[in-house]
Amino acid sequence: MEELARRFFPPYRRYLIWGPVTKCLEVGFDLLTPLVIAWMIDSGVNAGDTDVIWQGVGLLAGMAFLGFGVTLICQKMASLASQGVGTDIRAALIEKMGTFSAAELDRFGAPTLVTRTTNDVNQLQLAISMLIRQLIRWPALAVGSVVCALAIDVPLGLVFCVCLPVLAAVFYLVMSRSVPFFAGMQAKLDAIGRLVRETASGVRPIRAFNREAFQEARFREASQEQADMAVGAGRLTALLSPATFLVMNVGIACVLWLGGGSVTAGRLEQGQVMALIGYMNQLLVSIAYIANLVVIFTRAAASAERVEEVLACEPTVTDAGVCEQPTETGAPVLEMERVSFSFPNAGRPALMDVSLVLEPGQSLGVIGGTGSGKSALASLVPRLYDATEGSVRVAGRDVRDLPLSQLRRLVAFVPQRAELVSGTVRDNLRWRGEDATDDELWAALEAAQAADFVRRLPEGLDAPVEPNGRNFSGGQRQRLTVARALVEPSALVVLDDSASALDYATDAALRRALAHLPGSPARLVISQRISTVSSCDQVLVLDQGQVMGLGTHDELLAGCPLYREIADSQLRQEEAA
Ligand SMILES: Nc1ncnc2c1ncn2[C@@H]1O[C@H](COP(=O)(O)OP(=O)(O)OP(=O)(O)O)[C@@H](O)[C@H]1O
Repeated sequence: MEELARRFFPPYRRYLIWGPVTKCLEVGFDLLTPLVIAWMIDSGVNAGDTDVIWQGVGLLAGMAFLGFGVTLICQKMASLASQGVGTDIRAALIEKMGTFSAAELDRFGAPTLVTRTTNDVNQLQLAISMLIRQLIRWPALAVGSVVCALAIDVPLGLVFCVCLPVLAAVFYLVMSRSVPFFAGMQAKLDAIGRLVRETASGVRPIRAFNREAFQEARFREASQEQADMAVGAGRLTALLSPATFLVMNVGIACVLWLGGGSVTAGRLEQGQVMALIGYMNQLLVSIAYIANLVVIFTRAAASAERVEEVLACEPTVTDAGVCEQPTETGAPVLEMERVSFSFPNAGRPALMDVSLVLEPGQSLGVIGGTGSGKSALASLVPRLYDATEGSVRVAGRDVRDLPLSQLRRLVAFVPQRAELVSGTVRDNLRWRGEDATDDELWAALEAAQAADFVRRLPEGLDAPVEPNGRNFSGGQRQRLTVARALVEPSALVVLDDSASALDYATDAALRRALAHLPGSPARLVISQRISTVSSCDQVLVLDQGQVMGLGTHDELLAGCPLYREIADSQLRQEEAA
């Protein structure tokens, strides 16, 4: 919490100071009210002096009016500070997430990042607003009530002095036991978010496999766990209200009993006893609000911890800076030397001791069964992850020594999952080159075999793309993501199974186009199809993260049993088809 305050409060310091100050004025008016009423009763009503009554009415109206004014000012300051800090925290979270490598994204997971950016920041905004509007008001009103009661009559004021610590003890007991529930509730919300996301994005397979009941049961279980936590916390905090009212009502009874005796003895006026009852009520209301504040701040503390965890997370892939590094002309475009890699928290390595060399303009196919490490290998090139051991070099430089912006210009990467963002086709294509002309976009679409279907769209390049590109077929999405990578020239194009949804003829046309790209970039082509990799200058065969063969198609057919096995089985499938 302190870390967030130190970082995000300074621009809003004036609201955070002047807001509570204006609130203090309001508290002053609240504390004066019972005294004015006591004066009106004792010196006006009981003495039959109507002037005093009218003066009292005027005073009360004036204080109410001024109180209204300062409340409005304080409210405005609270809104400006809480919304401002919340917006700044969200911007910082988004900026931080932008620096995360795939390892950090794996570690947190998307649903919790969404909950932290939305729900947790909302909790913090509420706490800041309460900090300004209520944190001073209610404790000041509680203490002020005790002081005013003591000023009226010391023995009766002592009843207030007993009530306060008893109430504080009740709060401490209840809140110290409910805090763990609030932290748990946020974690359970993450789990619900994850399930909603899975269900929403996987609605088709869920229906196709009749898994609705299973998904529903999981969702019900997660909701029940969250509800149990909330009920546990609610059960404890629900004790607060009756317990405080019990203490306060005993206090009021004592004031009436002792006060009645004092009035009869002529030591106190009736109006003073009424003022004391008024202060007891103010103390009660203050304590009830303080209880609410404790709940809000406890939740906010749990949220602050979750937000701070994201902001404090240092990305494992660090940028080498902004200064472009000279690359070696004539050096291999890609060189891996004894590379091993393990995903964070994974049991066994995804790649073991992989070495390869890809010369400029050449192509390297990578083939292997599912889970053999092909995507892991591809993701090391643009540094989505860093190799655990060994070195990855692009254009003669270790990838860790190249600024990320330079590396990602040298390497055009097409990930396995064809993901588009909402906007237009043009917006999606311009990721590598913001200023790319229409001619350049159409050239990239032609090479990616996507020009035909984009041309058929009524709006062409301005055709809308819905979130996740859901208004395009899987094959169309794949071709658009390939086109996106081809918009600006690069030294190396990495295609991670980017033709899996294409038919054989389109796949072949894509390969031919890639071989004739302007600038002749090298290609790292990952695929499960022999036909896709067989025409590459070299093919790397992976099995469970290990290199089983590296050579031309013919060399591997002759010398790599696994490659021959894959080739035979695919040939048989084609014949059977
Ligand atoms: N984010 C991750 N965290 C932990 N382990 C992972 C992660 N991604 C993949 N793995 C594991 O690493 C191994 C290699 O995965 P990889 O995705 O590289 O395989 P692949 O050859 O590309 O498979 P496919 O052809 O099915 O895409 C697999 O055993 C997989 O279970």
